[in-house]
This record gives sequence, structure tokens and C-alpha cells, in this order.
Amino acid sequence: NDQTGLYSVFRNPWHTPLTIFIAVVGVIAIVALVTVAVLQNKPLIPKYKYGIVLDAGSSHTAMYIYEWPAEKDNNTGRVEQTHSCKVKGPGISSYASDPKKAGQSLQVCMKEAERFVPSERHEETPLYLGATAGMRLLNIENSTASDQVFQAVSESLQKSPFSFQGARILSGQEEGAFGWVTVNYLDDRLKQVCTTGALDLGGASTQISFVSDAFDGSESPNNSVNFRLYGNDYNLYTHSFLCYGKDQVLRMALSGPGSISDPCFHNGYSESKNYMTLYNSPCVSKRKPVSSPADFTHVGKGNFYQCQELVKSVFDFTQCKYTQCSFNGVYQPTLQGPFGAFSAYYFVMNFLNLTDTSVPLQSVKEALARYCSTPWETIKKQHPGIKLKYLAEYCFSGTYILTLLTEGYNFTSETFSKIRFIKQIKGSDAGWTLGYMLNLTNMIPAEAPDTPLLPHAGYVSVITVIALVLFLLFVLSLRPLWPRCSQKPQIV
Ligand SMILES: Nc1ccn([C@@H]2O[C@H](COP(=O)(O)OP(=O)(O)O)[C@@H](O)[C@H]2O)c(=O)n1
Ligand SMILES: [Ca+2]
Repeated sequence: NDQTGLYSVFRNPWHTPLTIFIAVVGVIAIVALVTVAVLQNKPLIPKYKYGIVLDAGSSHTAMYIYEWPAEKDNNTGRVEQTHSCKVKGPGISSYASDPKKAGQSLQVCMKEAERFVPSERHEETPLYLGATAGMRLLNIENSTASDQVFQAVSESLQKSPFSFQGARILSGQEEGAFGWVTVNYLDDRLKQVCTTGALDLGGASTQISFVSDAFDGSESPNNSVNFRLYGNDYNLYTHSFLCYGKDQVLRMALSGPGSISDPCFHNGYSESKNYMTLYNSPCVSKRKPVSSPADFTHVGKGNFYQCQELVKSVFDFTQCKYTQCSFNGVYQPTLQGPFGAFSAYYFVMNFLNLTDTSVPLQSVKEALARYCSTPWETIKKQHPGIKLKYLAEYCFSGTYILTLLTEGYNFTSETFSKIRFIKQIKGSDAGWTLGYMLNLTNMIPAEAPDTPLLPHAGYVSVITVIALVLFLLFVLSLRPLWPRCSQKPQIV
């Protein structure tokens, strides 16, 4: 009596030769699909390839694992970050007195990478370590110690099963340029003319990179990087300001006249600090007073506007031998296009709840002024989970960011609204590491890849869809979707 089962196949007027034909074609298509896949030796389930980059920053090291579909190795694939690991402890430059520990500090994340990347892919997976401003400063201060740290780090990474491609210091220009590549690759802008500028704030340096129609590189060749990507030529302006990462600028500000009673720290904040620690950086060593006591008490008086004046004192706006400069006599063309601001720009503005740039710049400043004038005891109560060292510095860091962007780079209230404070784009962290790997693995072609009508996988998937639709039609014709108007709907 089953009116919808196999019995109905012969009874239901729907089962004419047509549906039999559909079934036969559907089955043929599925057979064809499997045959194509087998003959083409195309895996029905795509295999992935991997790349690993360690970002050895001044304050910390982070490991990023990238993956992309293996059959799309010819540059049209979408490389995506599939995993990241924050190395415990400080940046590798902090291990100058015990370099071995720099290598050991990476082991936990490397073991994690071994678990994450399929073992059959290990030996073909490239592994890079790039160091930035922390190691640039160590190299200036003590190149022997810098070499020893890299020696220890390389020995440690050579023990991993991956294809270690070396550990090196990136130039500021590379750091800025690859950050720009990452942001535009992830934002799919490398196939367009209009690109996004990149703003990177670290602990020991900060980078600005953008394409400007007014910039052809002639005025300041050192700030020019040319890329030909996907058939488009980009003449990128980029500059890296060593010592203008937020941690080094804090040292500079503390070594200035206002260090005792500091407007960048909250009222009620009072910490004893050591001059030796403060001055042990090439960024401030020249500012070390001839005779200074070992320790000093750092006292806060929480005033945003006075803090802004103190922060401005670390910039030199007097000298510029070009048509226009940002600061410290560095050429900068007129700002152009939208910008992505990441790393410490994001961490700080996100903490301060100031990432919404649709808010007028003046209102952002007023909000920060209110935050800075909040007493230290209140701040601690409002943020019980934040490490006090970090918590104490947000007023300074936020003030530095606004001063750097407006007074340093000349962002106005209008162009400030074109900045997006970002941590990730489509699940991948914004930063130099992805751009660095794409460049070294030649995964961004100079020419636009000739887009085949449909890649193999495309044909396979088209056939799949046809087969499945036909087969579904056949199966569905076995069971009426809705009660035929002649059948009384079963009320359930
Ligand atoms: N969750 C985090 C992670 C880093 N940071 C800060 O972001 C900056 C990252 O700088 P970095 O280690 O990349 O240093 P550079 O070598 O790029 O100058 C440091 O000032 C960190 O203190 C933060 O504020 N919050
Ligand atoms: Ca960094």
C-alpha cells in the first residue's frame, strides 16, 4: 500500500521514459566525473601545501602557518593563515646575554607546527624566520651578540623537520613593503589599481607604506619600492622609522624633561624605575645624562594635552630638504587612499575602544583625554585582568598613536576617517609575514595568470553539479515533493 515507495514507480504517471532517461544520464555523468578525476589524477579532495614564518619582533616572536591548495600552486591560489602560535617570553633580541635561550624559546611553537602540518608535507614546507627592529637595534649595539642570537636560532630551527630557509633581519623597507603586500593580497586589491596603504606600529619601529600618484621615487629613491604584481606596476612609497615603535618612544619620552612628573601616566601612578634599564637602547643612550641616580620614581599626572606636547618633543619638524616631509627630515608624498593600521595600532586602539574611525578625530581626542585623566586606582579597578605594565601605558600609547598619525604623517580629520584599525583580514593576521613568504615562494606572479575558462577542478565540479541535479531529479521523482493536489495533505 505504500503510495510513495518503489511501487509507485510504475503507477505514478510521472515515470515516463523521461525520468528513466534522466536517471541514465545522471549515472553516466557520475561515471564520467569519476573517470575524469581518476584520469586527470586530480584529487577529488584538494591537498594543501604549507609555509611557516616566524615574526621575531622586538617584544615577542609569533609563528604563522600558511596553507594553500596544492593544485593551485601556480600563483592563483588563495594562501591563507591556518594557525598561529605566540612564543612565550620576550623577543629574541632580549636573549643577547644567553643566545641559546633564544633558540630554545621557539621549540614549543615548532612542536605545535609539527602537529599542525601533515607529516607527509613536513620536508617540503618552507620555514623562515624574519627579525625586525629589536634585532636591528641589537645589531647596532652589539653585532657579535646579534650574530650569536641568529646562530642559536638557526641551530634550533634546523632541528625541525621543515625546510629551513634561514633566519635574517628584515630591512625597515622590506618590513614596510611586505606589510603592504599582505594587506592588499588579503583584500584582493592586487588585481586592481586602487590599493590600501599599510601602517605598522611595533615596539621598536613603525612603518608607513602606500601608493601615491604624486610619487615616482625620483625625489627620494630610498623610499621607493617597485612591484609588478598580477600585471600591475606599483610604485610604493615606504619608510620605517627606527626607534619610533611605541616602546622605544616611551623611553625617549621618559628620558626627556618630563620624566619625573609624567602627564602620559595616570594620576596616582607611581613606580620606581631604573635608569640603566631605561637607557640601555641605542634610541636613548645619547640622551643619558652624564650623572644620573640609579633609580627614579616615575609619577603620573594624567593630562592628555600635556602628554601630546611631551610626545611631540620626540619628533623633529624643523628640517626638510624635500618638497614635503613627515618628520625627522624624511620625505613623504601626500597621503592617498584608504589605510590599514595593524599590530600595536590595533592592540592599543582596540583596548581604548577607539577603532571606530567614523567618529570625528576631535571626539577621539576628547575620549582619550578623558581616559588619561582617569585616576590610576580607577583604571586598575576597571581592568582587573590586564597586566599592570601594559595597563599603565595605554594613555601614553594612544596619545603617541594620535600624535604620530596627525602631527607625524599629517593625517587630517578627513583622511583619519580612511584608516581602518585591523588585526586580521579574512582570518589572516595583517603584518609583513604573509607578504614575505609570498615573495620568497614566488606565489604572486608578475603577470596576470591566464585565467582558464574553468580550471580542471572547475570542469569536474560542473559535471558533478549536473550529475547530482539529474540524479536528484530522478530520485525526487520517486517521491512527490508536495502532496499532489489529488492527494489529501497528511496533517501531521
Ligand atoms: N597583545 C599585544 C601584543 C603586542 N603588543 C605591543 O605591540 C608591539 C609589537 O611590537 P613588535 O614586537 O612587533 O616589535 P617590532 O619589532 O615590530 O618593533 C609591542 O609594543 C607590544 O607591546 C600589544 O600592545 N598587545
Ligand atoms: Ca612587528
